[in-house]
Amino acid sequence: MKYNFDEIIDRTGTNAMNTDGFRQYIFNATEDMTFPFKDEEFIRMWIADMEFATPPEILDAVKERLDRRIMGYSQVFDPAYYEAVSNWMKRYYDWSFPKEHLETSNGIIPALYELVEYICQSDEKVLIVTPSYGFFKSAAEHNNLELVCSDMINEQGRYSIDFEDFEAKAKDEKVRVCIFCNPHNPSGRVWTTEELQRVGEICLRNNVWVISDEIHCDLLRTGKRHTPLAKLFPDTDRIITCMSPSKTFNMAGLMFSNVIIPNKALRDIWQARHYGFKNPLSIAATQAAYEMGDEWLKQLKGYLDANFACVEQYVKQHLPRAVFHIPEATYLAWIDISAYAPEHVSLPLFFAEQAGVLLEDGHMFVANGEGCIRLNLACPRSVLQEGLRRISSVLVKEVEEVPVQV
Ligand SMILES: Cc1ncc(COP(=O)(O)O)c(C/N=C2\CONC2=O)c1O
Repeated sequence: MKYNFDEIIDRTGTNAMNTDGFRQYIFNATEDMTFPFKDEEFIRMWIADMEFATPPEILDAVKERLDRRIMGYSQVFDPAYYEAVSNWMKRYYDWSFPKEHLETSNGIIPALYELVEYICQSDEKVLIVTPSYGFFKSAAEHNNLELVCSDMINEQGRYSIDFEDFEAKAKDEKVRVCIFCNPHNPSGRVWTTEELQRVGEICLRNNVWVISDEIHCDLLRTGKRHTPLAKLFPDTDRIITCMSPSKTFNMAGLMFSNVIIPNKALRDIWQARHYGFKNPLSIAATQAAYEMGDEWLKQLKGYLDANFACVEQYVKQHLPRAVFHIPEATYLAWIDISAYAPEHVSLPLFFAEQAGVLLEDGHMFVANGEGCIRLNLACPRSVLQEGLRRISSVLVKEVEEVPVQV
């Protein structure tokens, strides 16, 4: 079956954050905030969900569950669920874990909030590398814990961990947990096994638990390989792995993720305190994603590869002083436009008001992101090309309509 990623789908009236939540999320404003563009005129490149239809195989599984006609209290009881997850991990990452380690959550963000609470004492600290997905900071704040940031090294747009700084901060006896993004949002880094080995060794040596947030692990550029952090440390039970098909298959609204907790004491706390009931439609969708999502994912990856090639060519042609490298993972383009960006303005507000483009910038990624914007490329190519044209039209003069041939 050939999937149509060029299709433009109307999301208005669906309670989508993407279309209706941007005023509050990006601008901390109310619904009466006005722009020179109608809402439907915006090119939306901000929040990380996709403009592509959720795979039909997943939607069919949801419809099949609906046809059972009773939506009562539910949890994962069917062993076929673990089989689906376990087979996916084996096939894609050559990794396996015991069934009893698998818990589920109504999303990874809630899991981060809970795990940090269950792991840390009230005077302990949370370690992250920056720039960072903003909710890693929220997980510390939600639990009134101090956040410790280790700025990554940025060498002309190529990010790496400053291991000397990271280790110095991990040595702080009050640092108790590291929330580690593997692959990394927003840089798109796929960490090498050597980098992962160093992160794990430094944390475990300093009695720091690791929550490895691997939500982006399926969204790799063709040819790249993901390594679950826990796979490299089979003898420890201090690495928790968070994964979900929600990012991979555009089903974040179904709020369902997998949390692999090898430590028995922590799992007991989770089982005692975590709200265990789950949405039966989300269970059905997640199982179907892992059982039948392969072909859609393969075609999605090819389409995203082409979108990234389009951005690379466009930036070289129209924004030659910007710094952009095609990321190894995610569908997010992290672009340093400091050579062009107006100073002392909010870039998201600038692009919303001047270009009619909704995007996120470095200030939304905790720290160490100055001058950078992040573009969601999980959209039809025609939409991407219009977004690029609008962005460059407000940064440089004389931008002609250039449908980029990919
Ligand atoms: C690293 C990471 N962890 C967790 C989540 C959310 O997990 P959920 O609670 O949905 O299961 C996201 C979504 N990232 C987004 C969502 O919008 N913009 C982003 O960068 C993420 O990038």
